[in-house]
Amino acid sequence: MSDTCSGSCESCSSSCSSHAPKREDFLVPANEKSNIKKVIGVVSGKGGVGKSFVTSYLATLFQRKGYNTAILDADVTGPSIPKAFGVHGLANATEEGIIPSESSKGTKMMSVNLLLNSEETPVVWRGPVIAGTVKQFWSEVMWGDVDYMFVDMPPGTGDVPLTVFQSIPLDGIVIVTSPQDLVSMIVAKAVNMAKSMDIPVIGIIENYSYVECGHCGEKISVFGESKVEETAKRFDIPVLAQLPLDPVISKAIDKENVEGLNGEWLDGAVAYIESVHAVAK
Ligand SMILES: Nc1ncnc2c1ncn2[C@@H]1O[C@H](COP(=O)(O)OP(=O)(O)OP(=O)(O)O)[C@@H](O)[C@H]1O
Repeated sequence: MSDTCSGSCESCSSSCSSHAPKREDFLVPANEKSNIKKVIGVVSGKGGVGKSFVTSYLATLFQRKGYNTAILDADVTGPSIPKAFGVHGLANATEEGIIPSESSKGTKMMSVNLLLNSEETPVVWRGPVIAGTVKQFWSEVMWGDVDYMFVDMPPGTGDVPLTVFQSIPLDGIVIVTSPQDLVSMIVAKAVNMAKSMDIPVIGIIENYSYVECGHCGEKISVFGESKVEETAKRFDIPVLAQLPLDPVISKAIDKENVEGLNGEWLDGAVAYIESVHAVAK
């Protein structure tokens, strides 16, 4: 604040800290028919690391524990959430808003694939239109009572994920990575983006960490030795899980049946998220 501050920001041109935009300035109001207790973003530095699988399975595991769960599929150009749950067809709407679709076990979801006449239509929209769509998923979808909402974020740390970070009141983010040399840089970008918006990083989940030999049980690091522990230490965040590359997972997703999986891969991550972001059921 300058010495000559009158307290009236509207008529002032100085760029003092009290004048800087705050996170709340960008947040989009939720739909009146939404009561969402916790919002967890699932982010990745690049595509194809299993972010959508982790999002779907986290929601499934929380649902199994008796929570009301939902997924906002913000990965508008690569939407894969409804298919993982075998959910197809157009979402319904009333004059008051859009009704989220629901999986067979009750996880609510909204995705661009539920609004297009054909799931094979490519989304070739530009950044601001994509970001606008995600904001509408928040403000125009009548989510009802949700304990945990997971947001499958657009991959990377560019313009669109940034807008999503700014528009939706995320309580925390989970970073999904794969084992490779670039992991430290990728995690650094995601951590710094979250930090710049005061969003806590809950932890890192490493996918494709190893393949387990079906005969002797040996764990083979197909993508090289993991550096996730030292990266996590560098940023003072926990490693929530290290998942194997397992055909059971890809088969379940191909069969559109993530809810039929029974692996314990993310049990520790679920318990941790439950403890740091507790909600009453
Ligand atoms: N641990 C795993 N073992 C076997 N297959 C996996 C595993 N994790 C993900 N997959 C498969 O890999 C493919 C890519 O995963 P997914 O769509 O979750 O990645 P993504 O990071 O969300 O990609 P994008 O950014 O392109 O949306 C999917 O077919 C999924 O079923």
